[in-house]
Amino acid sequence: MQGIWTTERIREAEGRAFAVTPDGELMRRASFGLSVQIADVLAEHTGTVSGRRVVLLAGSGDNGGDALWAGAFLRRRGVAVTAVLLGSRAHEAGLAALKRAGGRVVSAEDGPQWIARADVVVDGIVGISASGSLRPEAARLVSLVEAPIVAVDLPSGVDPDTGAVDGPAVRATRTVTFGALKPVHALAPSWCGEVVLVDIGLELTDPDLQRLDVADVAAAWPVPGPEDDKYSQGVVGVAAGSATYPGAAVLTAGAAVRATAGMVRYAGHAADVVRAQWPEVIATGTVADAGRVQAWAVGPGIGIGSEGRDVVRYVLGQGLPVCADADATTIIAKSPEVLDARDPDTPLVLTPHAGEYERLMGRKPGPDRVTAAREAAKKYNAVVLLKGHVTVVAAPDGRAAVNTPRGAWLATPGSGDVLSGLLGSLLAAGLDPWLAAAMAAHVHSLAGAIAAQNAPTSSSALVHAIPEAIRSIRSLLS
Ligand SMILES: NC(=O)C1=CN([C@@H]2O[C@H](COP(=O)(O)OP(=O)(O)OC[C@H]3O[C@@H](n4cnc5c(N)ncnc54)[C@H](OP(=O)(O)O)[C@@H]3O)[C@@H](O)[C@H]2O)[C@@H](O)CC1
Ligand SMILES: Nc1ncnc2c1ncn2[C@@H]1O[C@H](COP(=O)(O)OP(=O)(O)O)[C@@H](O)[C@H]1O
Ligand SMILES: [K+]
Repeated sequence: MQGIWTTERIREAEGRAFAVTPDGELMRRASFGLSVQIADVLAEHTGTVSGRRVVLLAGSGDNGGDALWAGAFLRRRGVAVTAVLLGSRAHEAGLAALKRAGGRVVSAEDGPQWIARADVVVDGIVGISASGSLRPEAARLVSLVEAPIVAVDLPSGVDPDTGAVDGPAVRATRTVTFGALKPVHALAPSWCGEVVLVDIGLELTDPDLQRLDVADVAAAWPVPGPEDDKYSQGVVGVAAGSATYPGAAVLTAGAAVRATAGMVRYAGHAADVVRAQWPEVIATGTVADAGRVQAWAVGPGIGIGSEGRDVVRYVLGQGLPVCADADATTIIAKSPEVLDARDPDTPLVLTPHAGEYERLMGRKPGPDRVTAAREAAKKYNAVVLLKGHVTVVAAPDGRAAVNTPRGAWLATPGSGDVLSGLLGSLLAAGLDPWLAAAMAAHVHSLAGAIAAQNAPTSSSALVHAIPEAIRSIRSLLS
C-alpha cells in the first residue's frame, strides 16, 4: 500500500524532522532532489542539460525557496537559470544562493520574455500552504508557458488536500514532491503529470489515505488451490439487466465470469441473452430461484420500479455480502426502507457515480471527494466506492483508498456494470469489502487501459481484457 498524508500531518512530521536536523538541511535535500529531476526533464525534452534555459517561477514561501536552491544546483551543471519573482517577497537564502551561483533574477513584469525562451519552467509558486487557485499575476505568467513544467511539491492552484481546481492552475509534466505523497498527487493526476517522490527523511505512519500497489492486488487476488472446486471459490449471484436493458446483464455477468474461476449465477429477465453469451453461467428468471450464492452484485439495468425494489430487498435480506450498483443505489436512495432487510453486520458496497451520490446523500459530492465518500460510508454503514476519473473507496471505519486512473477510456457506457461484476466476484471470494472494492477499481482501470491501448474501446472489450489485467498483475509474483 502506498500511504498518502494530508498537509496537516506532513507539517507535523516536518516539525519533528526540523527539530533533529541542522537548519536548512530538509530544504537542501528537497531542492537537490528537485534539481536532479529538472535536469532529467531537460534531458528528456532537449537531449542535453548544459547550456539549456530554465525559468523558475518563485513564490514567496519555502516552495519558492526550493525552486531557487534547485536553480543554484542547476547552475553547477551549466544551465542558464532565470528566476521570476512573484508575490511580496522571496526566500532569502534561496535567492542569495541562486545569485551566488550566477543565476539571473527578474521581476514578474519582465517574466514573459524569459518564459518564451525557456526549455523547462519550474513551478515554485506555492506548495502545501496554498489556498485557492493561482492569483492573477501568476496565472498570467503560467498561461504563457509552452515548455514542459516541473512542479515543486504540487502544481500550484490545485488544492493540496482535495485535488480540486476552481480557477487557473498549473498543469505539470512532472511533479517532484518531498517526504511523502499528499492527497493532490492521487486525486489530481492530470494536473500533476508524473509524480516523483524525493525522500527527505520524514517519518510518517498511519496514512490518511491509501493507494493499492500492484503487489497488494497480486497478493490478495483469489486463486483456486488444489482442493478447490467450482463452489468453494465463492459463487457470485448477478441480479442485473431487464428485457429493456439485457446488455447490463451480459456485461455484469461477463465481468464475473472473467474475474473468477468459480461459479456465476444470474437471475433476471435477460437469462436467455446471458446464457447465449456466457454458457458457463447458471441463469434463472428470479433471484428466489437462483440457488445458493456467497455474494450478490445487484442493480445494473434492473429499473427503479417496484420489481427492482423487490429484487434489492430480497438480496439485502439474504445475510450475504452485496454490491449494490446503478439502479440499486437509486432504489436505496428513494426507498431507504429496503435496507431494513439487511443484517447490519453483512458487508454492503455502494458504487455511486456523482449523480447517484446526490440521490443517496441529497447533495453533490463537491470538491472534497474523499470526505464525501467517507460521509456516505458512515451514513449507510457501507463501503462506498465513489466513481469518477479518480475513484475513491471509503469504509464506515474511516479507511479510504484512491484509485488513480490510467487514462479516461473507461468513460464509456456499461463500464460501471463491468465494475460491479468484478466486485461481486471478489465479495463472493470472501475478501474484506473495502479491499475488494479498491482491488476491483484497480483491475477495472488496468483492464480499461489494456482494452483501449490508446484508442476508443467498449465495455465488451473491457470484460475480455480482465484476465489479461489479472495476468499482468499476477506476473509480479512469479
Ligand atoms: N517545511 C519543510 O520541512 C519543508 C518544506 N518544503 C517546501 O516548503 C513548502 C511549503 O512552504 P511554505 O509553508 O512556506 O508555504 P508555500 O506553500 O510556499 O506558500 C507560501 C505563500 O504563498 C502565498 N500563497 C498562498 N496561496 C497562494 C496562491 N493561490 N497563489 C499565489 N500565492 C499564494 C502565501 O503568501 P502571501 O503571498 O499570502 O504572503 C503563502 O504564505 C512545501 O510545499 C515544500 O515545497 C521543502 O523545502 C521540504 C522541507
Ligand atoms: N473520465 C473518466 N476517467 C476514468 N474513469 C472513468 C471516467 N469516467 C467514468 N469512469 C469510470 O467508468 C465507470 C463508469 O461507471 P458508470 O457511471 O456506472 O457508467 P455505466 O452506468 O455506463 O456503466 C466507473 O468505474 C468510473 O470510475
Ligand atoms: K508548486
